[in-house]
Amino acid sequence: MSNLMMKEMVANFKTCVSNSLTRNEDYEWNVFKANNYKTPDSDFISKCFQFNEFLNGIDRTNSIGNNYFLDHSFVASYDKVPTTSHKKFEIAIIGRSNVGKSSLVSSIFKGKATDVKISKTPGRTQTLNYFLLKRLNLYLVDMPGYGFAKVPKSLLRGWHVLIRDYFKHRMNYDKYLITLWLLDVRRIKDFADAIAKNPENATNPTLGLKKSDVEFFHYLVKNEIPYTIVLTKVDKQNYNVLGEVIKSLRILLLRELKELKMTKTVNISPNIILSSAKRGHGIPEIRNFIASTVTSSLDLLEENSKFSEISVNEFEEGDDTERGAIFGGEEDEYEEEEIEIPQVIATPEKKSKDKPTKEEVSNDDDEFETESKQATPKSTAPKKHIKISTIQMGTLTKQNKYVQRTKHLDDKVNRSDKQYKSYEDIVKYKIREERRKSATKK
Ligand SMILES: Nc1nc2c(ncn2[C@@H]2O[C@H](COP(=O)(O)OP(=O)(O)OP(=O)(O)O)[C@@H](O)[C@H]2O)c(=O)[nH]1
Ligand SMILES: [Mg+2]
Repeated sequence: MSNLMMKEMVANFKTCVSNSLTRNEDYEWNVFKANNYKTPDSDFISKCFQFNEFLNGIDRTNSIGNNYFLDHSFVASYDKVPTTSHKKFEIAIIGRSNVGKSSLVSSIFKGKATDVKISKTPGRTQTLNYFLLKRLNLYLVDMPGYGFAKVPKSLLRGWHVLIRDYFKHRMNYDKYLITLWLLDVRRIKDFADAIAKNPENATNPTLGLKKSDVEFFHYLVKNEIPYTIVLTKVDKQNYNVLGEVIKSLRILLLRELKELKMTKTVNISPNIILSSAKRGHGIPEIRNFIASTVTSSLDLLEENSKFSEISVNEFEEGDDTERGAIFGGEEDEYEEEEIEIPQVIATPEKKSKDKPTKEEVSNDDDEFETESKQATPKSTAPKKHIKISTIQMGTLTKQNKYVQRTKHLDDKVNRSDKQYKSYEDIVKYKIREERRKSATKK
């Protein structure tokens, strides 16, 4: 079989192959570990998976994205936008105060993120906090929130200017900017409930997003800033409602776009990722999303290496004429709690073992023995690890090994005939299966 034909086969059957596999064991195991071996609500997790994958096509099986997040370091806090002489990617984490920005940042990082400050009082993050992710050579920026915060109005206004200046400045480098716009899932759920009560509520402008969110959304759209929506705190919802939540969110966005009477082509169907910093839902997907966006722009990354680090002394003053408008907002009606951020790990740390030993387990949680016996399905334990290139691919079952190999082929790393053969085998198998299916249909 020629290489070209093989490539086509890969393209045609990749989706087919991967769709037919059970793909959440790796993740579930890690959440399980991250929860100190307490049983996670696996139904909920798999529902989040389905949504995240369906909505964004993000591959959550492999741990490539996760492995890029091993090393982070705090760079600096800025109360004015630094004029960047670098051309690194920046991931801007933005949303209302208290929406869970810092918590998300903290859970995206692997390893203890003691330098990220989280609080149930809105207004905790007051500066642009830059973190460097060394392996991806990018900055993650935890921003102050807009909307309501328990601080003097003048301070809040200062943040709004800071946020606006940030985007204004970064837009010059828009191909290096990834904006994660965070929304509290409860807000969208409330809107979904209102629509369920009376469908006419869908067009009621007093229902839906808070004024500050609407204004920020308009700001994103008017300035053509690409964004990905991250719904936070999904642990606060029953998973049964998530489908309605996504639908209602789309209704909300369309409604606002109609309001804006945009003539330009705008993205009405942004990625929407469901997440919970408390439970670790959606975190591998966010990591994969960031990693794949950044690594697919290798030419940009190479260019990056020519630029120096951020200089702390260089600031750009904002344009005073644009400082009038701020993102206004009312107080949130939701109660917050202090959460423990689990470390969402993709690759089990004990690489040579299939299961944690008794000692490891009892160090973490005394209840493990009984809980795990009752509630951990056999399949959640990692069975085998293989090493591909320099990337530890994590837990592999017999089946999803093929997916990893497909990935391997796509990445054109260390191809060997043996792996080719295996992949060819599965492609052939799939063709046979398809034929068999269509024959039985007839
Ligand atoms: N249940 C739950 N609570 C969360 C989650 N993420 C954050 N919180 C809580 O929400 C509150 C606000 O979290 P932060 O991460 O400080 O929010 P922020 O958006 O950074 O807030 P500011 O810095 O004030 O703008 C805290 O009490 C967190 O414990 C989550 O996924 N689930
Ligand atoms: Mg914060």
